Amino acid sequence: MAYARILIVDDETVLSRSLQIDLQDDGFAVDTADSGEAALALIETSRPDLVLLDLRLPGINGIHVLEKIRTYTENPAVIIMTAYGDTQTTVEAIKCGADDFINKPFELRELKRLIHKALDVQKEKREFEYLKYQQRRFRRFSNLVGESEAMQSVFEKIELLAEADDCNVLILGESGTGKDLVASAIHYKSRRSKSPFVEINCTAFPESLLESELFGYEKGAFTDAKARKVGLLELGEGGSIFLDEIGEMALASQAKLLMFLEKKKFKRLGSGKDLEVDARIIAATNRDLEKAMRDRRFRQDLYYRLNVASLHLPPLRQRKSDIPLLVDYFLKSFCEEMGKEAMTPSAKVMDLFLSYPWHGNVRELRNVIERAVIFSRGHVIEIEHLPQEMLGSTGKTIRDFFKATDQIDSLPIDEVLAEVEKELIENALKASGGNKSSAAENLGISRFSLKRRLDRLKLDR
Ligand SMILES: Nc1ncnc2c1ncn2[C@@H]1O[C@H](COP(=O)(O)OP(=O)(O)OP(=O)(O)O)[C@@H](O)[C@H]1O
Repeated sequence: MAYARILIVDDETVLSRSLQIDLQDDGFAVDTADSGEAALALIETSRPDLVLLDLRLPGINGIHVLEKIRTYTENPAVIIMTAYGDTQTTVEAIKCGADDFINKPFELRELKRLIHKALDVQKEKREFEYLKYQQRRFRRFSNLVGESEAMQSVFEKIELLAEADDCNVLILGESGTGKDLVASAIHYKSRRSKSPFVEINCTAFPESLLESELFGYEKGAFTDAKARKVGLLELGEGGSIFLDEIGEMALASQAKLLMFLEKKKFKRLGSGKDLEVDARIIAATNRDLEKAMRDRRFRQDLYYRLNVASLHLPPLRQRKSDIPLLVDYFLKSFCEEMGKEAMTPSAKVMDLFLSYPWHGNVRELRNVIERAVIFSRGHVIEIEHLPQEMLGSTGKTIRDFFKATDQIDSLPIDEVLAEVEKELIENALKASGGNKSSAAENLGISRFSLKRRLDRLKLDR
């Protein structure tokens, strides 16, 4: 554990001082205390990762110190330093939750070995705690709202996939359609719900780092591998691993993942030993994987492995009947969160919501509502509480533009069509984060055709 802090509790000050110097030389931050009282006061302030505790102390004895430590939320590892023949007290200390013990006088090398071992275990425990915290967070937010036929069929599929909790799942859908939420719903409705739901965004790490995050590594596997690292796959034992944006995973990592899917076994980097993990893979992507396969950016065999059970989340513009319910849901939650009184959208706002193309899907709707709740003082969300981009440069959407037939009548048709084409292309590019292939795909045209239109409309700057 990098920069670990150690507290030495011993009334033999010569011993603790020399230990302190030795451990500091190894890069640890080290404090000392010569009594139980001093130790407890220091633990509150310096929050050590590990305590080296002598049992025979003046005042409060070691066992009492240990009992007190175990009541703290920041729970450091504890190694007992004990005199030969103190077996009874040592057993008592282990029962009280000491992680290890060493008999005095000891070899420094042996003590250091125990320290590293205890710190490794401590680190793993903290990682599990973090996962549990994430799990609680997810459960709180795993509310999926929708009443359209499309969403009813998604809910049905979630139930079925939760039951079939050994098969891997592939969730497809544009960005912001709720793939994260669906993945966590599948996990929490399944038999695996008491075990971790581990989320990894494949774009969050460079290629080599993603592998070490997923599979872990042994000490010395590469230059920076100073200590063993348990991979996220192992942390997900019994639970589900959510691989978000799997379409972006490098080919080498895809090969390793495929091996894991086939054998349920993998090796930590730098280790020859197979590790077995029972974890279900739930993968998601907003990419067209079939196209990625044709472009040789995604392995066919991995696709077929994952695609056994797939679920497609339709874009919000294809399930507009969900919009009123979602608006109501987000308005309620943001008003509550910000301590504001209940709000409703004006009729004009709701009309606009129903006609707007929502290329950023539910995420965009959620953000628009959050902003409107912040900016509105009254009980009604009005057009002026919405972002300018939603209204278009003329303050109107394309649909409004078409509705105003008198305006269209007075304009040359090419100009009107170019305006519409421009807006659709700009929206698609915005939704795809500037990615032309994916924008072209969403517009139902080839990349080449998009390029030609960008040139013609002078949009490609
Ligand atoms: N059906 C829904 N009901 C309630 N909230 C939803 C729904 N769908 C999406 N959301 C909300 O929209 C936001 C985006 O959802 P999520 O992150 O699950 O989308 P995603 O498809 O995984 O996006 P990306 O591909 O960008 O990762 C989140 O805040 C989520 O809570």
